[in-house]
Amino acid sequence: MSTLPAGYRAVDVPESRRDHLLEVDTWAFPGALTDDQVRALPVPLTWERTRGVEAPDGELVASHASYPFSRFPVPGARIPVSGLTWVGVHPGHRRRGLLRSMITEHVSRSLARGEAVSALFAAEAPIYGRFGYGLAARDLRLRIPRGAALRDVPGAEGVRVRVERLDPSRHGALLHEIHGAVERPGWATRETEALRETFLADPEPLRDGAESVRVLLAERDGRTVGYALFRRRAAWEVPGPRGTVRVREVVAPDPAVARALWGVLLDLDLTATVETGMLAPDDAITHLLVDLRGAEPRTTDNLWVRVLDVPAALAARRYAAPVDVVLEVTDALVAGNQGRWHLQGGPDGAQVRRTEAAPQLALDVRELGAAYLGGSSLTSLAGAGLVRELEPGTLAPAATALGWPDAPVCSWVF
Ligand SMILES: CC(=O)SCCNC(=O)CCNC(=O)[C@H](O)C(C)(C)COP(=O)(O)OP(=O)(O)OC[C@H]1O[C@@H](n2cnc3c(N)ncnc32)[C@H](O)[C@@H]1OP(=O)(O)O
Repeated sequence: MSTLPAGYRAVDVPESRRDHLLEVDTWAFPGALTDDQVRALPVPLTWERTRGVEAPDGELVASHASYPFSRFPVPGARIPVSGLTWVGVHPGHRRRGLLRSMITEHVSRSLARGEAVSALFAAEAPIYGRFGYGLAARDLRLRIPRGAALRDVPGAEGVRVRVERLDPSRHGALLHEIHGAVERPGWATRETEALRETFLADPEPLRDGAESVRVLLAERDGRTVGYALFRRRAAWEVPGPRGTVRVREVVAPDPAVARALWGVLLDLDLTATVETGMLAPDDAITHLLVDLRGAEPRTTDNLWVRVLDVPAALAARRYAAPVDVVLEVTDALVAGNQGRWHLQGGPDGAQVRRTEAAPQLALDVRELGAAYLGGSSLTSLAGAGLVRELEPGTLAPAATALGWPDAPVCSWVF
């Protein structure tokens, strides 16, 4: 059931075709690196899940792959999620339906593996909504002036912070363990060895004038309990040094550790600004800062989520409050998701079954994806006309149940 134009062919991309894949990728994502530099970069793909499209002359002209997130955090649970990635079409073959065909294939292959949900980072925000991906998580970026005042947190003085050069062989396992212990919807961990290696690789051509990655290790009672990854970029201006601290990731299990790590990041010599990585919109730093506005907060899209199997996905997560609602779902791509679903559940679990009962809320599978991690409320989607309340009084309780106390976010781009 290929929807490819005549003569094009969907193929596996094994590791032996790595160079062909990199050729497609560098056509799709232009960059300043030389071919040799590109070839020297680590590739984090799981090759069995890497696919491509060949043009009639046999040249690889498009690619897509997925990461096997086997323990992807969703509200109250961890489930298998297919992380769509490395989507690219050679500019000479674009707008002929190659992406559409690759998405169709991604959906069917993910479903065949028992993955009820797919998630991705979008290179351009308008691409994926048409395929049923909803904006499920946002992230916050800050530009914090050096020395910005932070509120005191009892116990922060008991946290010792060491600063070291990042050494994957020494720090990797520890950082992975701390990162993986975070319970927040969307907080994907770098589950495969290839993902872990690539994340910590720090290739020189990608440093953009900054130093190599440094790590802050937060220790309490002799144990490392949190960390921050960052690099500094020096700038000398007439009034004096104006360096930037680029923060990649801050992982703190409690407020004292967060206060200790940010306290160090905000007071590095010769710097003037601290630029954060992708923070959860409700990250502790938003309350630790006395002057949040002074940190120029900006939010943008983070994860996009596609519910591939409506009953399986809805039954797999937990709900913030009891829920008992009949949803009328439309899905232009996966016929099996269409129709009425009775969702009953709460904080301990849920069940979902087909029903003929009168629908109470109507929505597209895209909006279900947007709400799935608890980050976009059904009421806000209804405010844009994307969820319709067919039976008055049913929207607010369902929105409360599908919400979640912690805003979803993924701290790294996959
Ligand atoms: C998860 C990730 O990996 S994100 C990375 C995505 N990759 C990139 O952005 C790299 C650069 N871009 C590309 O490689 C390609 O242009 C792609 C992959 C975005 C699109 O590939 P194409 O084969 O041209 O898409 P295709 O022809 O199947 O188009 C399908 C639909 O999406 C639309 N579309 C495609 N790209 C875009 C875009 N960038 N913005 C808005 N709409 C788009 C098309 O207009 C078409 O719409 P229609 O169904 O209404 O006719």
